Amino acid sequence: MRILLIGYGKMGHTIERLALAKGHEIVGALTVEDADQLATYTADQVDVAIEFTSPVAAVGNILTCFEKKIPVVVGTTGWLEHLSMVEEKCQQLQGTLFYASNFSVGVNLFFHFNEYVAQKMQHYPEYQVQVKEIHHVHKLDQPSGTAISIADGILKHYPQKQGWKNEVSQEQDVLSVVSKREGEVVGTHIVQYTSENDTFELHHIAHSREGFASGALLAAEWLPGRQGIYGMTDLLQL
Ligand SMILES: NC(=O)C1=CN([C@@H]2O[C@H](COP(=O)(O)OP(=O)(O)OC[C@H]3O[C@@H](n4cnc5c(N)ncnc54)[C@H](OP(=O)(O)O)[C@@H]3O)[C@@H](O)[C@H]2O)C=CC1
Ligand SMILES: O=C(O)C1=N[C@H](C(=O)O)C[C@H](O)C1
Repeated sequence: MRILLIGYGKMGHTIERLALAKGHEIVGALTVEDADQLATYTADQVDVAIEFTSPVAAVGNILTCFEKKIPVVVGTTGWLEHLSMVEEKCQQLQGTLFYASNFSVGVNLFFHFNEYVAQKMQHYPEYQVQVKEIHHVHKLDQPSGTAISIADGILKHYPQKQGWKNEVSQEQDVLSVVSKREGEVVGTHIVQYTSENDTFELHHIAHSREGFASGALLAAEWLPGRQGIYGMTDLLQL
């Protein structure tokens, strides 16, 4: 497959290494300096683009891919306030987008178990639920996209919670999502239930970026030929 990497940082480099090992071709790898090159690529040259850039760059890149009819896999987080506009544009331009806040298979299983546990725990108000995430100090967005997905999964099953806040909140109708930035931590997510008597946790620790990269590649191999917006529940058996 001919892959265009939009963003050639930590994730871009990891995806390139895994893609070459699987026999794919990298037709380009764009950074801030050559961002304007994206508009020069056509669907004849690229089977799929993989976008891991920054919260401010992602939406523009997605729209350019729609205009160019290049299917795009997006891992960049921190842009979801624009999702409804992107959905409209996707329909209008007959675009193709695959988005996941986290491409690792383990985290997507975690999302599933998180909802199962929340469904049970909402009946036990003596347990206080909290989401925690720890990432490297270079991360631009807070809370992580994965933590937002986890919080949304809990809120679906907790009618007594009205929303989440990125702080330790004492408000009973608020789900606390707490962020920490530490060294080079790849990505750790915790859902904690605490009562006076005990604590239990769901804990996911990414040991490297390879899990994210291999999931993004799976999505890239699956996406060409499709139209519309997809996510990991379309790809994995959960
Ligand atoms: N969904 C998932 O599974 C995962 C998501 N992420 C998310 O992916 C994003 C990127 O992460 P990461 O690779 O660690 O970040 P890095 O900062 O290491 O890399 C970002 C890259 O994007 C480039 N870039 C920025 N703006 C543009 C633009 N307009 N056009 C082309 N390239 C651009 C940067 O260029 P330059 O080198 O010139 O600065 C850099 O090469 C983040 O939002 C992160 O949260 C990360 C891991 C997993
Ligand atoms: O910025 C990162 O590094 C990561 N970002 C994603 C997120 O915001 O959830 C996924 C992963 O945790 C790594």
